[in-house]
Amino acid sequence: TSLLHIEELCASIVRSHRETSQYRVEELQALRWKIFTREEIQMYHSKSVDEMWQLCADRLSDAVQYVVEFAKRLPGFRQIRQNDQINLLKSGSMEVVLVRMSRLFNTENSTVFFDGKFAGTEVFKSLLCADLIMAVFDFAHSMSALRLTEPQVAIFSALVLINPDRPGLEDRGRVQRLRKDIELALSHILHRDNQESLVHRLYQKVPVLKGLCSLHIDKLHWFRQLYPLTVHTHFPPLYKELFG
Ligand SMILES: CCS(=O)(=O)c1ccc(CC(=O)Nc2nc(-c3ccccc3)c(C(=O)c3ccccc3CC(C)C)s2)cc1
Repeated sequence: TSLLHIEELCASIVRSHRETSQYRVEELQALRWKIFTREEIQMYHSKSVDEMWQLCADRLSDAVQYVVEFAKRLPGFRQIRQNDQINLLKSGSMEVVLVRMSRLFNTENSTVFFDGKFAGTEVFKSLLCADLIMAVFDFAHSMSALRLTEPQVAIFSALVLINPDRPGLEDRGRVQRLRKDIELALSHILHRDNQESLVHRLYQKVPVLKGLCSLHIDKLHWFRQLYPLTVHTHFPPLYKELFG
């Protein structure tokens, strides 16, 4: 793999991210201080557990759809076996959503962008999974502290998705080769940005992401035991397919 190939790979990953990012950071900067009023928070608190879960599942599956589109535009992803593509998305799409959401986290008032405004943890009280919510907020805080540029977010997202260690991969070798190129792309841009120190701090986030995703799955299974019909009838198919 020549330097030119790596530079082209960088450019195409960054373009795929920009084309599928759902919201751009600069777009949301203007909304940073649009936080929910007491009445609006009251409205979320008056929602039942299953109504709030349904709202979040809808929003989350919107976000996941953009990540699926990002994956499809990643050079080399389409050349991976269909089953392996599904496998990588099943295990990695939530991780990329979490990395992306952290870009829109407002560290000054600890709010995430949700349902049109910026929400603190209290907005999510009706979900009855405070530990998951706290963990997501803590992750968003720690990611924001790295102050990643969009190209760095793009290539880190590709790295998170193209993970040859996922269980059940049929053609692991092909995923490994693509992963190697993406690792070169990440060190290339961090070198260019004179931020080589970021490499190990980014790799340290990978197990944290893994933990967050299993916590999300555990909570979903808890919720599905309480409200099987809601999940079966009202949850988006993509959400069920990827996390169910
Ligand atoms: C991702 C692309 S983006 O352009 O950055 C973008 C695009 C769109 C948005 C708006 C948005 O959908 N925000 C959501 N926020 C949260 C959330 C919720 C609790 C704490 C922290 C953030 C959503 C969730 O449903 C969620 C996310 C992570 C783990 C767990 C959950 C809830 C469980 C019950 C499904 S959806 C935000 C950002």
